[in-house]
This record gives sequence, C-alpha cells and structure tokens, in this order.
Amino acid sequence: MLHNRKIAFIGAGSMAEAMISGLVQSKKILPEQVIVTNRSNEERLITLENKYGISGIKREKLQFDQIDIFILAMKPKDVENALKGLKGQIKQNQLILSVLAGIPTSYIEQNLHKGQQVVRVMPNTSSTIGESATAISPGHETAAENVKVTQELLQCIGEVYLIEEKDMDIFTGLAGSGPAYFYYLMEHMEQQGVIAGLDVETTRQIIAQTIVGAAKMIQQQDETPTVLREKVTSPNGTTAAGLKALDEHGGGIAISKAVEHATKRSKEISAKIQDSLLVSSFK
Ligand SMILES: NC(=O)C1=CN([C@@H]2O[C@H](COP(=O)(O)OP(=O)(O)OC[C@H]3O[C@@H](n4cnc5c(N)ncnc54)[C@H](OP(=O)(O)O)[C@@H]3O)[C@@H](O)[C@H]2O)C=CC1
Ligand SMILES: O=C(O)[C@@H]1CCC=N1
Repeated sequence: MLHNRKIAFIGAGSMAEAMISGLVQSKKILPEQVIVTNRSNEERLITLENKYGISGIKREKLQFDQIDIFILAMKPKDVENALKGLKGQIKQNQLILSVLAGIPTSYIEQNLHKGQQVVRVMPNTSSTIGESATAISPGHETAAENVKVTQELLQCIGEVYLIEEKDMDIFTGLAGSGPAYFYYLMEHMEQQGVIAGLDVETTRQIIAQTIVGAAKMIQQQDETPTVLREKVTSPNGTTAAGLKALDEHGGGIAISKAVEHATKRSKEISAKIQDSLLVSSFK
C-alpha cells in the first residue's frame, strides 16, 4: 500500500525528524519517498537531507501535485498560516495527516478543500527508533482505505492505536508528552546516582535498563502495575522506604497532575482554535 507513495512533511522540527528517522530505519519507506519542507530554515533542510538521505526542499520549489501524503508538523500557533498556504497548492484527493496537539480534524477540514481527507495522529519522539505509541483518529471525510494507509505508515514507527477523536487529549497527555515525564524521572534518579559517587554514563545506563525491564514486564507478564510493584516491595525493605518517601513528597499526585495538565492544555489549544474559527466565520 505504501509502495511508491510520496510523503511530504510540512515542518522540519523535532517531531518531523523523529518520524523521518523511524520511517527510514524501518526500511518499509525508502528515503526517496520522503520530502521535508519548512517555513524558512534552509540549513535545517540540508541537515535532514544529509542525515537521512531524504529530500529537503524549499517550500516554493515543492511540487505539491507529486505528493500522496502530507504530514503537517508545525506548531499549533502556525497552523492557520500553513493551511492558508497549502490550500492553493493541494488537491482534494491528497491525504493530510496532522501531528499537531490539540488541533481538531474539523479545523483542518474547514480550512482545506471540501471533502479533504484528514487523519489526526499523535506520535511521540520514540518514533526515532520505531518505538512510538501513536494514536490515529480519522476525520469525517476519510475513507477506510486511507485509514489503513495511515495505520500501515505509522506502524513503521511503532505501535498504532485507532481511537475516537474525543480521546486525543488524554492520549496526548499520556503518550505524546509521556516520554518527557520519564526523562524527567531519569534526570532526578541520575542526580542521586552521581551524588552517591557513580559516574554519570554508568548511572544513565543502569536507570535506562531498569525502565526498559519494568516496561517489558508490563508488556510480557499478565500482571497489573500494582501486583508487580508489590512483588518488588519487601516488608520494611529498601523499596518500602523509597515508596514511602514518594508518597510523603506527593510523587503519585505529581505524576497524575502531569497527565491531567497536559491533557487540559491539549483541550485549551482546541478551544482556542475553535474560537478563532468562530470569529473568522462572523467576519
Ligand atoms: N515534539 C514532540 O514530542 C511532539 C510534537 N507534536 C506536535 O508536532 C508539531 C511540531 O512540533 P515540534 O517538531 O516539536 O516543533 P518545532 O518547533 O521543532 O518545529 C516546527 C517546524 O514547523 C515549521 N513551520 C512553521 N510554520 C510553517 C509553515 N507555515 N509552513 C511550513 N513549515 C512551518 C518550522 O519551520 P522554520 O524553522 O523554518 O520556522 C519548523 O520546522 C506540534 O504541533 C506538536 O504539537 C506531536 C507529538 C509529539
Ligand atoms: O509539548 C507539546 O505540545 C507536544 C505535543 C506532545 C508532545 N509535545
């Protein structure tokens, strides 16, 4: 299904690079199939071109009619301008994927051609190594075949979950932003290893292996996190002391709040963009 399809990233930042890296590494997508463009940073296009063997093309030189799938990868604040520029260049039968947090498919549909097929997707930066947890949610006009194409494409960068669009905010709070919570946790664990006299590189690898092991236990053993946590925790042992400190310092609440606030921010971005659409429809 993906054979020979041309994929163009509109936006060349962190998320575009993570996806490009995963797609090319998967070998299911050839570098020749991938094009990336941005607003103005030509040096960035050259860097991506050299690193991944794809084509970095200035926007004005992009042959829009040669593209099968566009992936919108700019910040939400830039989407209005980006869509204005795109509308005059694309056709109704070209598939649009959007990775933008908080931007509903309806907003993109209303700013492109009538009948434009749009799929909202939420990958994370682990796409870089083919380990993303990615959600997809098709818009109203999107044919089943294009949902399959999207699934097949994004399976190249990790696991894909087909969800209802109303669940995109919580998915973003859990998985889109999720890697950052684990890196934050790792930063704090690492500090303690170094304070205790370990070298930073060794500490980092020990923590990474500990997290990989715990994640694989959840994936491979039919046990809940609670049961697995209890198995680590000996009465009056080291883990009990660590968990007591986590509880006393609000560790559990802090993690819940991180997910809650990221989810809330995704909803706020949606509300803001929908308000702006409402205002412009009254102009
Ligand atoms: N980073 C992450 O972990 C994740 C991000 N996302 C989503 O991905 C999107 C991009 O995020 P991220 O990669 O971090 O952002 P970056 O700031 O790293 O990159 C944004 C890119 O968009 C380009 N751009 C801005 N306006 C336009 C335009 N009108 N036409 C073409 N390109 C344009 C910029 O080009 P230039 O530099 O030339 O201005 C830049 O290349 C966001 O919407 C975010 O919600 C989703 C999941 C995870
Ligand atoms: O921070 C952000 O808004 C983006 C969306 C999910 C991860 N990064």
